[in-house]
Amino acid sequence: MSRKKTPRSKGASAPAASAPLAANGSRPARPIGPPPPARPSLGGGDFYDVAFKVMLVGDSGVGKTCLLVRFKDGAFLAGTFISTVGIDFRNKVLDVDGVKVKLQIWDTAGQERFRSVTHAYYRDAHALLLLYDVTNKASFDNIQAWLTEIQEYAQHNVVLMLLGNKVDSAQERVVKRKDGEKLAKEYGLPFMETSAKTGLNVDLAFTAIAKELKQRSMKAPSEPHFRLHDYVKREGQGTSCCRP
Ligand SMILES: Nc1nc2c(ncn2[C@@H]2O[C@H](COP(=O)(O)OP(=O)(O)OP(=O)(O)O)[C@@H](O)[C@H]2O)c(=O)[nH]1
Ligand SMILES: [Mg+2]
Repeated sequence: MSRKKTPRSKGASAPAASAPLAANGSRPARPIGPPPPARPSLGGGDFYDVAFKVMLVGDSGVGKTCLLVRFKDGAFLAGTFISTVGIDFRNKVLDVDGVKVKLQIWDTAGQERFRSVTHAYYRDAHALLLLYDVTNKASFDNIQAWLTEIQEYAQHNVVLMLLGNKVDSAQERVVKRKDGEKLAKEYGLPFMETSAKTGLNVDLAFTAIAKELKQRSMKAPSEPHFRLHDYVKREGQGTSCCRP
């Protein structure tokens, strides 16, 4: 896999959407105004207008791989927990207001021993989904350490969202929704509770990220401003029926 190291951006906009290289090796200019006709990806066979890299991070066992499988395939990986080794990725193309947005989603290993591998990928990420497990207090307590890591290795304007996963496990829940909300507020992050098992808010989390990235890269002047925080608050399904 070839990867291009980019210097930390100083502007307020998102990192530029990655686009296929031209025959002469140069990268086409970032699209402004209406999107060009959809084009095929390199090797993926899927058609898209803009492409972004999204990374899933968080402690081992919080459900990163399951969240990705739920989003990509609509299935749940029940049974034996197979911890991710290193890093893996899956592509999915979403239609966002008529624009084909390709998300290349990197599923990282949460285990400490793979940390140096995943550090190398942060710099290229346009968005990060940071997960904890609502049935595992340590995974919640570690969020601050993850945020420190993100601050160190990711682009300063990376789109970041906090997700409290496994809300279907109401009996085992040890992190209250309001504690997740409080932490998110403290750091100014959009926040949702999810379940890879039932699919609660999974599509929404990725769609929200895709909408934000699309807007940052190709917003037409006439288009209304998309607000990620508001969208997540408005569209997110609460779990008030099941929380302690
Ligand atoms: N009840 C419930 N279990 C889940 C959910 N998501 C994941 N799990 C379970 O939690 C375990 C860990 O899930 P993974 O997705 O493999 O965890 P991970 O974050 O990818 O872990 P690493 O690859 O080690 O970083 C598995 O046994 C899953 O079946 C969920 O939403 N609800
Ligand atoms: Mg995994």
